[in-house]
Amino acid sequence: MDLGDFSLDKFNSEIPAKCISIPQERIKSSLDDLKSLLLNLTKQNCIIQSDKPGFKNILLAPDAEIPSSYSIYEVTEIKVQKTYLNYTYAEAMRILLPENMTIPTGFETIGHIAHFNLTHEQFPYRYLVGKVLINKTPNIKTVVCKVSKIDNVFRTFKMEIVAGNPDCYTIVNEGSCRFGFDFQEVYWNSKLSKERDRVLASIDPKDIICDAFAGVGPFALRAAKKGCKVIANDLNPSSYKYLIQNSARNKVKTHVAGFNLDAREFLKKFLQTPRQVPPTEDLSKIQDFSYLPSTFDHLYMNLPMDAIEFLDILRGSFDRTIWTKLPTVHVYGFANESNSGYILTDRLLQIWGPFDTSCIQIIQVRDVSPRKFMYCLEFIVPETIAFTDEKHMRVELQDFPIKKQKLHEQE
Ligand SMILES: C[S@@+](CC[C@H](N)C(=O)[O-])C[C@H]1O[C@@H](n2cnc3c(N)ncnc32)[C@H](O)[C@@H]1O
Repeated sequence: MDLGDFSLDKFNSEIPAKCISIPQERIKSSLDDLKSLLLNLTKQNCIIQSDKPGFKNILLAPDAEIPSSYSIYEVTEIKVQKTYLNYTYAEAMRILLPENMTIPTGFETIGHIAHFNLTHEQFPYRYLVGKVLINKTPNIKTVVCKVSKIDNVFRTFKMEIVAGNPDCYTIVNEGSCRFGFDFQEVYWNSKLSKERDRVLASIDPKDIICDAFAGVGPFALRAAKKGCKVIANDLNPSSYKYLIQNSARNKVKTHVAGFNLDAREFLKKFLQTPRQVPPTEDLSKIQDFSYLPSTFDHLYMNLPMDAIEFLDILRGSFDRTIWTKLPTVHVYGFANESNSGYILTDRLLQIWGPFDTSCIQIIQVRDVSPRKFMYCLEFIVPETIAFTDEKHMRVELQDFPIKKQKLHEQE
């Protein structure tokens, strides 16, 4: 086993143990009964062969107090060879890393890939971390480390493959869908799956969904799987490619129209293009906005960095004769403190001008870091904003100087 500069010798030791001989058919229940007394090895390694036919040995800690119900079985004191194979990932790392260093354990799993975000102090040990994790975790085949912050429009980051198979094309299960994508090319965050569950629970299978920042489709395609018709868009050509592939993979192709546009252009075209009647049934065939359904029920906008900035496009863009029911918006944003989602509402007031903000529900989704929180603002587009023919309510955008607040730091 290759551990780079580190020798496996340091893992080899002889440790004392009690060895109890148990009939083979009782091994499983005995392992449960004696769980707290087992020798400090993996459970599997605590069972060894016995010379006695029909028996197996269970290894217990040298000071184990064997319960009286087990006094009928033979117990001997032995020495056991402990090797690298008997160590867990954390135990092995404790031996390999400097004494005071925190063992990197908080990795994210994306299919067969483990993604570490190591501290400056841990970073020089990344190859070692990767090799040991692959040795010890059967489903992990590739280990990557983040080497730059998320600093581009596609919300991807530079990563180094530190161990294992260099192929970063992976498959992730979420809900009843499977998503395939190259983790180096697109955004993916499994930590948002619960949030997607929450929003999906609020939508009806008959609803039409518009996902303006769809990525490879975790929300859009799960909605399609529920029976919804979905219009999904992403600016990243790779995300768009996997979105289309994944709609076929999940057998929801006819329910999904995909676009590869800037969200502003996408929303503008959706809202302004006159429609052919009737709209095309098989959405996968649609490349022209004029064949799309003319309204949607939910607008999902998961680009917390600045999705709110795209909402100006909604102001005065709805045709009253078409939109008999205005859509619910689910828009994400970051703020610097806990319970500070109202900052995002303030920003919307700057963008739209005065409107009754009591329609907005603010949900704190998760803490991204100690000083960065993700929020979801949910509301039905107010009539006074949607329809510009409400002249008495209408306030020109330029009347409200837009001052873009620094709502968050870079990830
Ligand atoms: C935070 S990710 C969310 C993706 C997806 N909803 C998910 O949860 O996995 C934001 C997505 O918005 C896309 N994006 C960024 N700027 C965009 C823009 N101006 N128009 C459309 N999509 C954009 C990125 O490529 C990325 O896939």
